[in-house]
Amino acid sequence: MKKIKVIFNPSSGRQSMERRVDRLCKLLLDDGYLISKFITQKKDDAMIETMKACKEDWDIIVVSGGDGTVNEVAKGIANSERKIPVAILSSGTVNDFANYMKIPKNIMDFYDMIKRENTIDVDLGKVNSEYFVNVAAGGLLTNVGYQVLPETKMVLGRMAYYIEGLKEITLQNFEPIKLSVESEECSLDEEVLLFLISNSSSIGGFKKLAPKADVLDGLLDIVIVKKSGVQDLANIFINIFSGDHINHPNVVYFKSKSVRLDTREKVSIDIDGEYGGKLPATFEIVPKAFRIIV
Ligand SMILES: Nc1ncnc2c1ncn2[C@@H]1O[C@H](COP(=O)(O)OP(=O)(O)OP(=O)(O)O)[C@@H](O)[C@H]1O
Repeated sequence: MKKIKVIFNPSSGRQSMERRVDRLCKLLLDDGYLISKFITQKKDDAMIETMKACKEDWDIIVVSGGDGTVNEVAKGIANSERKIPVAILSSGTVNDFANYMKIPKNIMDFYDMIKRENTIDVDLGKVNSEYFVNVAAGGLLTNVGYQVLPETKMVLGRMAYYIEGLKEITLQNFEPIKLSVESEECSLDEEVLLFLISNSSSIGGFKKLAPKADVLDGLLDIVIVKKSGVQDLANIFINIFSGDHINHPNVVYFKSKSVRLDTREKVSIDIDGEYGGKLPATFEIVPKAFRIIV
């Protein structure tokens, strides 16, 4: 009999999610799986429960939450010796990672996916002791994730992010950061507006922000937007939807296994949409660290 630990964040995304989780649990129970449902209450609960499940004899983790909850589960797996495969039932506002991986949202399709037990090992990004499934970022636009009010998220869903993003562009007076970038492939000292160190290509609901990113390539994709005027910035922003922004002269784009970012200024890092400490920091790829069911 297979044992599945279901980790559910009730605060992620839309509230009808618990019914969907319970429907999935019933399907799996009827099929002879042993199920235990764990409901998170606060930050780090999902990570701690994941580490416990890795120590015990659970066969699969199903995580229902947004990117922040998936991040905690990935971090729990990365900090454990035994790597349990994880199935991601997305229920957040944006769900970049689950969308990028094309994981089914429909409960019957999701149940079929679990039964097939087809797994792949994807890379994780690492910065200091933190891990990221999608992206670590800083500068303009990166406050968006944790600044959207929960009420706004509930009503507007994904649109809330775009609206906040545009608000940020108009509110900020584009204060650039004096940043030093050190890696094997690229070194520069520049005034920059935004940096993204990405594992997957989908960030903040923008599917092609790091258009060549691949969670299987053992590399991080680095996107840096240099200091720009409003005109250039508008041009870059419009082209984000097609991925053509990387060809703009004010955008630096490269791949690397590791990159060091240094600055004298106080710059926060956003990790998968949550606050993740400050620069300076070294960002690295951890190849094939996260086994997911697809
Ligand atoms: N019961 C709870 N009530 C409130 N917050 C919680 C609870 N359980 C966990 N959390 C917090 O929720 C965070 C993760 O939220 P998550 O990102 O999964 O949802 P979301 O913000 O709706 O999704 P997305 O990031 O895709 O928009 C965790 O880091 C933790 O701090």
